Amino acid sequence: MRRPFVAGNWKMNTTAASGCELARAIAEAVPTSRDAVDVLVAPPLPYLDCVDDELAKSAVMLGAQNCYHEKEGAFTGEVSPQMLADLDVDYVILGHSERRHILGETDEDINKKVTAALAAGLGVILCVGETLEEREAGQTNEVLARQLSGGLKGLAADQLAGGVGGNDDLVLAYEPVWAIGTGKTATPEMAQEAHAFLRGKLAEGWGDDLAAATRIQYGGSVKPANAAELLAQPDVDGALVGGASLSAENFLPIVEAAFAQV
Ligand SMILES: O=C(CO)COP(=O)(O)O
Repeated sequence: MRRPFVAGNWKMNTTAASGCELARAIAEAVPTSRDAVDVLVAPPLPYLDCVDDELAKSAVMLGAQNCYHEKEGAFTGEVSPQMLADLDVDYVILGHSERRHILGETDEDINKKVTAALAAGLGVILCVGETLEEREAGQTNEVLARQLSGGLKGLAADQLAGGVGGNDDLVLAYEPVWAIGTGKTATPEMAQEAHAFLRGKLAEGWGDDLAAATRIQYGGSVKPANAAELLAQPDVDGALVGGASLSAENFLPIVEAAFAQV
C-alpha cells in the first residue's frame, strides 16, 4: 500500500505568530512515533524557518509553495530549490492552478522547476487539474495528460522515484480548478476516475513500478466531512488541503482520516 500523504497548503495566509501556533498544534498531534502517514505543512516562504522550529520534534514535514529553477544569480525576488533545501524543506508544491492561472506559469516553466527541485534533492508535489469549462467541454483527460507530460518532460522514472529513505520523490495532486476554494468537491467517483487516469498515464510514460509507487493526492475543498470517503478510493493516496489546513480543528480530523486508512 502507498503511504497516505496529507499536506496543508497555507497559500498566502497566516502571520508569523499564527503560523507558528498552527504548526505547534499540528506537531503536537503528530509526534515522531506516528509516522504511518506522511503529513506536511507548506507555510508562506517568510515563515518557513519558524515553522520548521515548531515541527522539530514531530513527524510533520515542511513544504514550500513554489521555487525558481535556477540555483542562484540575478533573479530578483526568486528563491532557488537549494535555498529551500537549506531551510529543511522536504517538498515543494509546483504547478498549482493559482500559479498557472493567476501568475501565468506554463507547463514549460513548471517542467524547469520540477527538474531543478528534484535535482536539488527536494520532493515535488506536482499539481494538475482542469477548469470547469474544460470539464464541461469533455477535455478533462486531455488537460491532465498534457499537464502531466508537460510537467515531467525529460525526466526518467529513476529521477521521479526518490532515493532510499529520502523525500525526493514525485507526488501528484489532482486539483480540479472548479473545486478549489469553492466548497464544491469532486465526488469520490470523479476523483477516483481522474486519479486512475493519471496513474495509467504514469504507467504508459514511466512504467508500472513508478505508477504503482507514486502517491496521488486529491485537492479541492477537502474538509473533515468529506475526507474519509475521498481517501477510501483506491487511487486517492492523500489530500492537498487549502482552506481547511488553516486551523488545527479542521486539518487534524483530515489527518486522522488518513491514519484510519492504514
Ligand atoms: O488549492 C488547494 C490546495 O492546494 C485546495 O484549496 P481548498 O482546500 O481551499 O479548496
